[in-house]
Amino acid sequence: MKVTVVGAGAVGASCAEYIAIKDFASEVVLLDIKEGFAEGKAMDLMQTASLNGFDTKITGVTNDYSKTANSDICVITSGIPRKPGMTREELIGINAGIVKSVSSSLIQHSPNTIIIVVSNPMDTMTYLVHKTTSLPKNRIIGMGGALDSARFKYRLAEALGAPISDVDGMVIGGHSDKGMVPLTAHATRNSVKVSEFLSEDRLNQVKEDTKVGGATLTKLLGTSAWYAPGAAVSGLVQAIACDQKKMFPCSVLLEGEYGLNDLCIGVPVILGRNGIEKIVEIDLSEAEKAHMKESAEGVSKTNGLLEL
Ligand SMILES: NC(=O)c1ccc[n+]([C@@H]2O[C@H](COP(=O)([O-])OP(=O)(O)OC[C@H]3O[C@@H](n4cnc5c(N)ncnc54)[C@H](O)[C@@H]3O)[C@@H](O)[C@H]2O)c1
Ligand SMILES: O=C(O)C[C@H](O)C(=O)O
Repeated sequence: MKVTVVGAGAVGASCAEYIAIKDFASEVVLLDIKEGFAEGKAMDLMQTASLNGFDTKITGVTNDYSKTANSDICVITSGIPRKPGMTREELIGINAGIVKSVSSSLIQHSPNTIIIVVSNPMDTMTYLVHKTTSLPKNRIIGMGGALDSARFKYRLAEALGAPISDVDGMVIGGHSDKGMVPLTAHATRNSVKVSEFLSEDRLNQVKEDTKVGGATLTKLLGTSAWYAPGAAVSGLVQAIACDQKKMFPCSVLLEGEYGLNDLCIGVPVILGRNGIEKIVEIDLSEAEKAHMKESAEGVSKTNGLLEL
């Protein structure tokens, strides 16, 4: 199993590290445009192999796509992160050009690959990869919901005073401060609805804290987060590589599902060796449907800024 990660920055390196530590891939290629940067990150990570006990071979290359040839999975993290006070959507001007050229280069060398898009604004960048590569929809996956759901579970556990392992929950919708749809009515503690333990006000607070999860970290760190994003990507890569048939909310091209068309947005999917093996349609309340519709309108508006 060969995995390429484009962008050896904070998220790309963290993702490579988690993939290596989980030890399911034979090879990870890190590629960056900055001379020597990916080579340095790869060497540093390889020097953790004996300490962390993995056999995955990590190599780094400066913009040489021939070294990514025949990758089973490619992850795109190249692009700029936001600074405090910015929205993810403001990154489109720089990141669209980067994601377009990177995705074209990747499929020239790995025509059968599955692409995971991380660069922001992620839902729009995922849509752009569809338009650029014309790969089948099962092979283009945007990562946002897996991370947002992890943050939702963190906030739920905090509110419940419970261990995170007691909690289950999911966030669908757009990966944006306003567009996320945390499914509070579906969230559980050991299969008991969390609404049995938390007031409506407290649940609304959890919801709002989840939606601004990325912005909160960006304010604290001065740039956006990388540990949980890297771990979330590695979870998706592992589900595909190991044909796990696990369910994650991912940004995928919708063609009528959830009443939506011609956009990529977060919905639950089953991930296996073929990438997206199924889009799962769940019953949403009227409020959740309305929130999802509003979220989709936001994503479509950002898509409208793309020069296609
Ligand atoms: N979808 C998500 O959930 C999620 C989570 C975290 C970050 N992100 C996004 O991921 C992106 C990366 O964030 P980061 O914190 O790792 O940023 P970073 O600045 O640390 O790393 C980005 C890397 O991309 C490289 N790069 C730029 N142009 C390139 C090109 N054309 N080819 C190859 N490499 C190129 C840069 O040299 C840099 O090393 C940002 O757009 C950020 O908003 C998304
Ligand atoms: O918040 C960001 O800009 C980065 C990422 O999308 C995140 O949610 O951490």
